[in-house]
Amino acid sequence: MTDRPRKPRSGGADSDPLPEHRAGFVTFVGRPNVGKSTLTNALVGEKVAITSSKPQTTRRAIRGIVHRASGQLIVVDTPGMHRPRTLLGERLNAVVQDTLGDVDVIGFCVPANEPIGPGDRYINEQLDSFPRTRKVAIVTKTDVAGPTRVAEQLHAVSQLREWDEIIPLSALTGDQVELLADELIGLMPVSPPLYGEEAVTDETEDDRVAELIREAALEGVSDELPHSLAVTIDEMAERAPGGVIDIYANVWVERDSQKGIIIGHKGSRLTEVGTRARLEIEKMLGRRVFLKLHVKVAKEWQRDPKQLGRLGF
Ligand SMILES: Nc1nc2c(ncn2[C@@H]2O[C@H](COP(=O)(O)OP(=O)(O)OP(=O)(O)O)[C@@H](O)[C@H]2O)c(=O)[nH]1
Repeated sequence: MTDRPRKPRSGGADSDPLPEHRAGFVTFVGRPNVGKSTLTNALVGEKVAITSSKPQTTRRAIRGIVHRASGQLIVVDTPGMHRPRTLLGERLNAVVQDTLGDVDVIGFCVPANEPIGPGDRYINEQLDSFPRTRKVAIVTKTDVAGPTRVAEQLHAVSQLREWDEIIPLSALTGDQVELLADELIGLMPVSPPLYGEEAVTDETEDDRVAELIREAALEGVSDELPHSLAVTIDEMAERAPGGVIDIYANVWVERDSQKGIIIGHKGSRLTEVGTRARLEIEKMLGRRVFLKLHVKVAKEWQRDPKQLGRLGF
């Protein structure tokens, strides 16, 4: 965090010749769907943020923790910045503002394959409110743009402001992701590690399981439904020591008609969602899982403070 006391850089003849360990917080901002969650996962080396081809599906500040010999990065994943239309939208924007005020480095993401537009400019302008925070521009998805296009985008991005670094990369192929990790660590304050070596996130296991279920449920649904989806975990317990883990979860929607969409013909869609989610959860937990999903309706929950609280926002 910016106000954390920083140790001075060591210097002088008898100083430690090893490079100093650095640690701090970074967040990626950018329009919905530019690849922020995918980048977080690529840096962490494990799925800590759900990704989806549906825009604006990241809802909470998830911390992914990146460990390297030279330092540690705590990646705070934020919802996309956008003009709020619902109470949920307002809360999400407040999360973004709080997060940006509190990190050492902001990574501004634009995809290589789309021209810089008003949405990008709006977000870039918001960054003026954080003059002391280091700012890195990241040109994402270089795997789907040719070298000329990437070069043009690098130039366009360089016109937006003075960046501490500008890095093109592909989170999908991993190209230049390590370079970004190195550069980000270099911009962090000198600090001992802030999290233990094993930690990849500080989200609870329940939250991660709920997010994996939400990700599975988002796959293949139509445009208005994504924002209406929330997942809560009722119970998660092992059947016997070291045995199958039973998970009972609720998938919340806002309307009866959406309930039908999620469940599908004779439950076919819900079965698919359950299978997809279960496989991801098993991967994460390293254990066999029995997953039971219930679809429930919480009318207009995005606009209702009480419901939002219940669903964890
Ligand atoms: N080709 C390609 N696709 C990518 C890359 N990174 C992300 N994507 C795809 O772009 C889509 C959006 O990725 P996300 O990581 O969910 O984007 P996001 O910016 O976190 O999106 P929000 O949660 O909506 O803010 C997904 O379909 C990803 O698979 C990349 O490097 N190359």
